[in-house]
Amino acid sequence: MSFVAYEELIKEGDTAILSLGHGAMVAVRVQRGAQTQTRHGVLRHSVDLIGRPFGSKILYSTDIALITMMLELRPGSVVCESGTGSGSVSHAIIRTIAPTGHLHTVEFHQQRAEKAREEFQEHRVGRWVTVRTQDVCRSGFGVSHVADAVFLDIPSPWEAVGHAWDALKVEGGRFCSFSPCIEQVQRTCQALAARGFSELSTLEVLPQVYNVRTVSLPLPDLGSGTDGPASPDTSPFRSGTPMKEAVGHTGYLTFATKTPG
Ligand SMILES: C[S@@+](CC[C@H](N)C(=O)[O-])C[C@H]1O[C@@H](n2cnc3c(N)ncnc32)[C@H](O)[C@@H]1O
Repeated sequence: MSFVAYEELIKEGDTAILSLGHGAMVAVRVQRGAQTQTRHGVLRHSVDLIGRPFGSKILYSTDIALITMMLELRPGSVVCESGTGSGSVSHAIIRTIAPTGHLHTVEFHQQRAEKAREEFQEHRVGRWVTVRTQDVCRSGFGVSHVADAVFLDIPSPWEAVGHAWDALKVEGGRFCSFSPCIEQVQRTCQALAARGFSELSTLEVLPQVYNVRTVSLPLPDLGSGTDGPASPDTSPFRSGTPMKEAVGHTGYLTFATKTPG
């Protein structure tokens, strides 16, 4: 990495700045196989950093868990996704819908799409995924009326809402869009309502970490009602207290339903 040249993708040997929240930044030297512990969880350099564009936000497993649950994904589901990015969400979707489902994922950045294709083959999940290199807002997902669910992680999801509707099965399906800013959420919700989607809801995952310790406290003397001294019992017990640090915002997840009609 040259500090006087710009590069788009993070590679081994680079120095990456992790922004972990307000006033919390840390520089890491990226190494294949290495891990960095953060208060949000572990970052695996090979999976979470290498091959991603500088400036990427890392989607945490809590968001992915909510996405797969709220999209009602299961083995056999057909899903349309854009953008593919690093393929991190794609891998989670594929693991959920295999062995009988399929993912159609759209990425307009040629190199990123190629890299994702390569990695899907390398990770032996290629048969469950089709990668298309096109602009989802202009050209859609390349399939019509086949999807049980659509997932969008692009800067202007409202421009792809019509294509999401067309990609979903005639009998309906679920929609999710991941956006870091509330203004994006508002525009997406307006487009969803205008297109006829229902059950709109926006959720944000903010995990609360608890500090669990074994503590011993003397029992208060509340008066035993019997003669003799109160018991000096100090039996240890497990205590859980919320950590003071708030876990940072990753994004808003907007869900909606296409109902037949
Ligand atoms: C935030 S990243 C997606 C991250 C992805 N969910 C992951 O797991 O890595 C956004 C991606 O969408 C792609 N993208 C943005 N607008 C697009 C569009 N209109 N059509 C297709 N891809 C688009 C970008 O090139 C970028 O790779």
